[in-house]
Amino acid sequence: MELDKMDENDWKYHGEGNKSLVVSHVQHARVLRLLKYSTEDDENSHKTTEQAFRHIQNIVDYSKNVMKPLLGEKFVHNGEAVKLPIDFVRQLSLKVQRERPESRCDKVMDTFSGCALCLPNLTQLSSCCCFGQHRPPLCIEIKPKCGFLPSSRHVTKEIKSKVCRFCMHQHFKLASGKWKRLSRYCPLDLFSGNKQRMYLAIKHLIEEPQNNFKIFKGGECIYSCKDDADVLQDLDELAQHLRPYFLPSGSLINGHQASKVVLNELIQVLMSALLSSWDCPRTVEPRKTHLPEGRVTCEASILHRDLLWNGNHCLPKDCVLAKILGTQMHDNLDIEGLNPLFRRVEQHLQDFPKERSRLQIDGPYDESFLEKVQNCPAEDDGSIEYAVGKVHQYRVAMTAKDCSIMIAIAPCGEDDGLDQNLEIQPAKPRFSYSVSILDLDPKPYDSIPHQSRLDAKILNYYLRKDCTLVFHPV
Ligand SMILES: O=P(O)(O)O[C@@H]1[C@@H](OP(=O)(O)O)[C@H](OP(=O)(O)O)[C@H](O)[C@H](OP(=O)(O)O)[C@H]1OP(=O)(O)O
Ligand SMILES: Nc1ncnc2c1ncn2[C@@H]1O[C@H](COP(=O)(O)OP(=O)(O)OP(=O)(O)O)[C@@H](O)[C@H]1O
Repeated sequence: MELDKMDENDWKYHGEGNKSLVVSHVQHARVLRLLKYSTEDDENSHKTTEQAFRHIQNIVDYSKNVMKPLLGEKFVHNGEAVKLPIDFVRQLSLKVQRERPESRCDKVMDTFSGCALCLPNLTQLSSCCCFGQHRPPLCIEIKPKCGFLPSSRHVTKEIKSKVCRFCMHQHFKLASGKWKRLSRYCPLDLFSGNKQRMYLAIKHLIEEPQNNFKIFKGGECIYSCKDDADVLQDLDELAQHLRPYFLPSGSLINGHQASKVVLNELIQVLMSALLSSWDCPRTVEPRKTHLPEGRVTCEASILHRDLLWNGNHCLPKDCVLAKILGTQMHDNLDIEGLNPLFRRVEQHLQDFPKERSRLQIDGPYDESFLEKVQNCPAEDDGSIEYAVGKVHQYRVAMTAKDCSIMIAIAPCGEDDGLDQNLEIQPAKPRFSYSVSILDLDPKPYDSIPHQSRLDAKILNYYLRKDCTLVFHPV
């Protein structure tokens, strides 16, 4: 990419979240991730070039030096901070404005600093996968959210050890108007390693994607939550898109039956990708991570108790889900247990402001930061080191609770056109996939009080409404 010859016509709108807007190159498998600012605070909140560059470099350092060692080399692409011509950024901002969903327009793209994060386009395939001539790459994005129930002794409300945060939060989101319908997805089912539970979790993601599920074909988003949230997802339309990948070309099945087969195949492939043990040789039986006893089920999940309590509950050791869950579980005190330690750090910083830098409160995110995360004392010895270690661990866990998984899948084989022969060769893998994790930004130290307030709001709302009585239709 020649930074001095940037042309907005080579880039198009790709997507956005709460903090960044992403554009993709029309020819090369690259994206630019630009910062966003709140319109309310427009005047004051934009950063100078140097501040924005530092902010983006912090994201790169954090992905590379902290999250990559925890999540695995193969899954993480840290990217590179770049400075772009300001004219290019302004033109780009005008160009993408009409593509942006209304629900995200409370923030504007940063057109002041000219800085961005340049990353590989993960919706295009990496070199490990092979594509047929005629079929564009397919990529599925899952934002799985928190996959465990807290077991910390600091938790004050029993419900927190029975119903997961995602399922409780759904009711609060519905009430606040963020979504129009409850999602039946439960992260504990996805992270269970139990095939039946995982199957239903993915099915529920497809039925009500919210911001947890997207599908890209040829780099274009073909399936996600519509801005007009009243509209139910059209699963037959989705199945039409996917049919060439999952049904033999001569297949005669049509209509709902075809949709069922296609979506079933999609779910099977996604489960394989999510459970693949990437660091183990394929011939060796992968080691398993057993999930902690008594914490593997959520009472709000619609699944039958027998299914929840019986059967296999473990994840292959190095699969992407095990890596993410292991990192999320760095939060082992829960926000309730973390709060007093956060206050200890705040008090210490008030007394000794210069300590902020030694304790790496705002970075740098280097090996020494990772060391603080990994070598935090197991017991509270009353020290500031312990408190800071737990705060850092909590922030790492927050990142892992908010990241997304990108699964690029491709039919494979000499002739990757799906023909009937493949159907009778079960030993031959029909798809290859590449799995990546994205959105690994550091969560600000200052956001911890917000986490505490949000936790209380979600909980109070759930208990007040007695949502435990609201059963999902099966
Ligand atoms: O707090 P949560 O669990 O609602 O997560 C926020 C996400 O909401 P979600 O529940 O996934 O719809 C939220 O996602 P949306 O904007 O709702 O798509 C952001 O990812 C937010 O992260 P950040 O503050 O922008 O870095 C997320 O905030 P953090 O808590 O990760 O900072
Ligand atoms: N490297 C990438 N390749 C392809 N698509 C990407 C890439 N990075 C981001 N995207 C797309 O852009 C969207 C927004 O990016 P991202 O999740 O990083 O934004 P965010 O503002 O940090 O999100 P959040 O709301 O979680 O804070 C993603 O959901 C994904 O669809």
